[in-house]
Amino acid sequence: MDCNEEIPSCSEVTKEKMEDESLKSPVCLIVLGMAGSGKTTFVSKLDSYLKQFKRSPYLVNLDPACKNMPYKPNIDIRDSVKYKQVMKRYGLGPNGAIVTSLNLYSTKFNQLLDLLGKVHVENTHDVAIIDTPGQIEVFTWSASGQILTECLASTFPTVVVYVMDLERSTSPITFMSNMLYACSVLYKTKLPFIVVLNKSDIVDPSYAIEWMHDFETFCDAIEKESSYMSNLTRTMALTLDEFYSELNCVPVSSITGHNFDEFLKMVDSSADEFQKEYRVEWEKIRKDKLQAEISELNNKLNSLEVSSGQGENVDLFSSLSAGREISDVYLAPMADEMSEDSEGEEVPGFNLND
Ligand SMILES: Nc1nc2c(ncn2[C@@H]2O[C@H](COP(=O)(O)OP(=O)(O)OP(=O)(O)O)[C@@H](O)[C@H]2O)c(=O)[nH]1
Repeated sequence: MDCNEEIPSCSEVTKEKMEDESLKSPVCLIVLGMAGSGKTTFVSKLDSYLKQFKRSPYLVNLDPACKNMPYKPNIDIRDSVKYKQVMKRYGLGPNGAIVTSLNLYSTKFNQLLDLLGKVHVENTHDVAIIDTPGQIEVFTWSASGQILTECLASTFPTVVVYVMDLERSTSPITFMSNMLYACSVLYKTKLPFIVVLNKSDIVDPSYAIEWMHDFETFCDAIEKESSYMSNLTRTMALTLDEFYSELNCVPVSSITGHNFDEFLKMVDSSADEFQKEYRVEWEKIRKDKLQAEISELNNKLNSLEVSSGQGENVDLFSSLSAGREISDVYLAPMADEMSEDSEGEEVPGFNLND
């Protein structure tokens, strides 16, 4: 990857084509969740479920460490970045290498957006599903995760799908921690949000639904916990009341496909909600950023004029279009530097399997 590569934003071609249209597709689903919650299985089942109805989702895998991929992604980060080689080359552990791989890949987000723009223009897929890395924080708290979320949401209707493992949340304290995480992601992303209570084929989801809607039942469950955490959990539960009241939540099984029809209804209403309540705000964010870029470019040009003839160096890449400081984002060395040996080697371009 070239460090001077195009900064991540939707290309002018895509923007122009879509400028005057009421942008309704593809609806982008960003699938997040704790490690092992069932994100990949969920994406795979959703893919086969939609295909039954002759709907073919556009699939994007952003998990560089995924070993067994049960679906065929249209775009796969693993075709561009080899995370094990990133580990070796930069002396990183598995999690550090996953973060770095995603950051390296962020220079390709503009291409990803262009491909989604093509999907929109040619009307080939009405849904795009983005599967994220196993460790949730790699996406939710990284610069590259934020850049991609912003790029998607300022261009397409975008919904966050938070996959929660019912089997591992039966303790009220674990349940509360998971819900607090979901809540923090909701406030951070500022997007329509669906909580998928996964693995309902092995655990009855009614406990989770009851805990969300009946504070007393949740308190009774905490009473049974001897942990000192129970007091804190009770206080937290009160503060989450508002979060629960607005929350779209659906129990599903990613093995059997149970309740996927309900999930898809929620996706439709969330996409409508995006158009009515979020779109204006995200368009404003996009325009403000564009404006900021133009002003910065003007400043650079002015300083170039002032310093012309003096041979002064001017840094033309001090900021990113998505409003991030360049220091926030790790940029790969030049391609030929990377290919000196095979470590950290990248393959240019996307693999389009459709
Ligand atoms: N019974 C049951 N098992 C499930 C369900 N969804 C996922 N699993 C199992 O849960 C395990 C983890 O599923 P994955 O899809 O790999 O989870 P993930 O969140 O993508 O995992 P990482 O990306 O590695 O964090 C696998 O053994 C799946 O077969 C479900 O709805 N029911």
